[in-house]
Amino acid sequence: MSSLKNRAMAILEEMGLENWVKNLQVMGNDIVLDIVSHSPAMHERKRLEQALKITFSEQLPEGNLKLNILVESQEKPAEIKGNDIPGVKNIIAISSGKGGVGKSTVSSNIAISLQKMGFSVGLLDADIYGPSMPTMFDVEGHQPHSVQVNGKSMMKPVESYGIKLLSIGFFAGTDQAIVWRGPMAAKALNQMIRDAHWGELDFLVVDLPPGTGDIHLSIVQQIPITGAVIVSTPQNIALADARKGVSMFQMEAINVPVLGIVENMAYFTPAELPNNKYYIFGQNGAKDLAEKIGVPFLGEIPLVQSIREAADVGRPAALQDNTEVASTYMKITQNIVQSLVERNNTLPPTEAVRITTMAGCSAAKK
Ligand SMILES: Nc1ncnc2c1ncn2[C@@H]1O[C@H](COP(=O)(O)OP(=O)(O)OP(=O)(O)O)[C@@H](O)[C@H]1O
Repeated sequence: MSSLKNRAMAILEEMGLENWVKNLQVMGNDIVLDIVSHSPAMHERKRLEQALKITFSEQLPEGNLKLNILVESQEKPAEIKGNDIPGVKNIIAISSGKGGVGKSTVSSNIAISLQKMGFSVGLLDADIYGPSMPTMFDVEGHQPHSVQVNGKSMMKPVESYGIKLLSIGFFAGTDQAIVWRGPMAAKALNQMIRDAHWGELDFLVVDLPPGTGDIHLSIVQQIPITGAVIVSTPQNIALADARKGVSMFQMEAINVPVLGIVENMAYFTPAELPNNKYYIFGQNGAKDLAEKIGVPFLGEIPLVQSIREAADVGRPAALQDNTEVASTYMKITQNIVQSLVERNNTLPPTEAVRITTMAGCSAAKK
């Protein structure tokens, strides 16, 4: 190191700035110094510049200081995300801004479609306002048993149609209005996630409560979500809330990839007029929103009586074989998997290939 450089460094050390130096070069008499300002405020940068110029001209008058003050990029707020759940590979959260748009129906049918593709699937009903999975999976009144795992007592999810299920409804009753505050709900959910013996799961589908308030934030922060799906009807009032839902996941402190938007109740076709489509809640609303805000459009589900009936009798419509409804859910689920693989940059390439192959999607672009 040239002596000029040594002396320059000694000055910086004396000033307590050595850790902020990004680059120090001496060329002839030129001392090139790139230094980071700890504050982006202009007056702070000016103060640092002045202090350096005065000190260098006094202590190193033969040197010609060429100063470049860098502003440290604002530190991102720390992402608040729960720890991984051992054995659970991917967690897909299904959310809607507005209530009653069919989020739980979509969740149950996506879980079934994933299972039909050959994946091992769990479904967590986190809808604290109206847990509907016990009804939709015909397991009302069931209670998870306790199992011993490595000397610890854990909840064993209830199984129905090959899906492992846990619902707040198993503990509080489905007909009971549950008015929980955020921290309480988040704590109960956390227990259902952490104290449950889910075993090995390719996918855990989480049916979130509708909305984007504090309660949702605390829930979303508890669960290490891989990607989020937003369900909306094409109606303006639902779309405005769906947009808020997308923004919630894209917040810096949450930062969960939005896998896309599903349009539910897109249109109605009466059985006696199979070629007619009636756009009861408006046309293409969710599709247009997806395009506008740059998130994938995952597909549309029409308003079909058998979907409602299937949900009510506890046998999700996607379980039917060779029906248009089942293939609609299958196509949407494939699009979700494809989007997940494309957006999840922490997914190892082998896993990306495995899940796209199993889902029957086109090859993973990884
Ligand atoms: N595509 C569809 N065709 C016909 N009925 C549907 C469809 N999707 C959902 N439904 C029915 O609409 C009602 C509301 O659906 P669901 O409970 O899934 O909505 P949600 O958004 O989860 O509601 P919540 O706000 O209570 O969580 C249910 O009766 C359901 O069976």
